[in-house]
Amino acid sequence: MVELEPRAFSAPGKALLIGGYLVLNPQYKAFVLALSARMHAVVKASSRSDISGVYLNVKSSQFNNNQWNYKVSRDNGYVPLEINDLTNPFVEQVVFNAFNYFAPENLKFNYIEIEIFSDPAYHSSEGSKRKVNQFKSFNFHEKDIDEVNKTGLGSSAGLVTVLTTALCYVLMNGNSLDISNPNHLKMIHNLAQVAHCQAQGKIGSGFDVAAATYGSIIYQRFEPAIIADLPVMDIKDINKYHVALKTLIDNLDWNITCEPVKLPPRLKVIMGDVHSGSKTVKLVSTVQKWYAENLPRSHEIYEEINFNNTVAVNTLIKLYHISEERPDYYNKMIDGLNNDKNDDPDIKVLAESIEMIRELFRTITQESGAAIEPLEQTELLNACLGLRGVIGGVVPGAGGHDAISLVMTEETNIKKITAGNPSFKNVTWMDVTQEQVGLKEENAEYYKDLESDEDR
Ligand SMILES: Nc1ncnc2c1ncn2[C@@H]1O[C@H](COP(=O)(O)OP(=O)(O)O)[C@@H](O)[C@H]1O
Ligand SMILES: C[C@@](O)(CCOP(=O)(O)OP(=O)(O)O)CC(=O)O
Repeated sequence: MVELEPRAFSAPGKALLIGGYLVLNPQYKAFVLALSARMHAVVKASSRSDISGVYLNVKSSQFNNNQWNYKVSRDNGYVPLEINDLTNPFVEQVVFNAFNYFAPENLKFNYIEIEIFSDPAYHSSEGSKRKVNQFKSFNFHEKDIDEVNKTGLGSSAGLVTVLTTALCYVLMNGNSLDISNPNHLKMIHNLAQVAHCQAQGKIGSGFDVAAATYGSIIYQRFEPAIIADLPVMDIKDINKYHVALKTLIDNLDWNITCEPVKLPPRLKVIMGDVHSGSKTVKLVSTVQKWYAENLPRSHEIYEEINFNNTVAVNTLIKLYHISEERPDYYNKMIDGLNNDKNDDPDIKVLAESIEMIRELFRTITQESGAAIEPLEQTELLNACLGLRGVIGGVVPGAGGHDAISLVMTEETNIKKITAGNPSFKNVTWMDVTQEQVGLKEENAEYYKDLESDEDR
């Protein structure tokens, strides 16, 4: 039995700080922050002569020992067959697309095992037990993955990205996958976007998969048609899907923007969970209906939002440059913020542009009935703006009752300054902050021997 060397990969969660809704249109740019919460996949594979075809086990022991066992064969168009009839659309679409992309005739490593891990911040910790080792720390739940409450950081995009990476490694028959190679990263990104759209049954903007792959970025989407135009799998002619997918992944210019960005130094983003959540699909369809029925005014509102989005993003970039070119001035400015002096002109421009974006989304909220910034969130965000060191805040992404994002100075201790204050009684400050890096290689050894917190 030949064994493939185990490898591990992780990909971050996201917050769409600036550009919600508009990012669905390829003409508008968005600012996406990758977060420190990550999804992980540890993969091993071996060649086994005692089984026919390919066998794949995907294990998520954190969630009531959930696991999915697939048989995959060329004769079946690489449509994965789960032997216990269990479903996980995200896993299935990754398997389907990765296998169809490589279309292996005879796979050397035909027994594949992938273990998934989710960092604690993706899910409510209620009723979970922490297991740790020297390197990692994960929550273990007694419920299945679909029964545990999510916090909305983008677990499926991270999952699809790390699973795609793990399978590319195996399907490339060994050591040649290198995630620091831009072509390999592009292959992973494109495959993951296709799988994620197919699993969701809709073509969103893809900012979440882009951030899972490339980290914090300025993002402009692909034209949805490029994925919608893929043929359906025809078992009688499986080569048709393979050829179309290969062309889409390798040869087509997706025309996307994924430009790495950083928050200016000494600033951080903190997420505040309000223990609720919103249905993105419903919000998006309500806003699209409002947009279509209110032209040309709705377009003018979008253009105004875009103007303020651009000001906010350019000011963040400008602040980064100031920090490099005039560090003393910059440090004084941040010190000023920590001492409640918000009089720097660039900070003012940043804060005002975020306020304008919120105001325009409140107009859409009122007119469309889609609760992008509902009253409770307006009150919470306004209370946050009164805190020393906080520059601005939004309900990221599609808005609603999802966790809020605040931009503040590194020194601001949000937990401490809001403790006991009734305005903040419904919010839990999450232990996540922004990160630059997207897809990352991890040490496969670091996931072993996780033990209950109490036993250590
Ligand atoms: N740790 C995990 N193991 C297996 N599947 C997972 C895991 N985390 C997420 N998923 C899959 O992703 C789905 C959640 O995706 P989604 O509803 O898009 O939420 P999110 O906003 O967090 O991405 C789950 O129903 C499950 O299919
Ligand atoms: C409206 C949107 O622009 C942003 C939605 O952002 P969220 O971060 O709310 O996304 P989910 O994790 O899928 O709920 C739609 C899109 O870009 O696809």
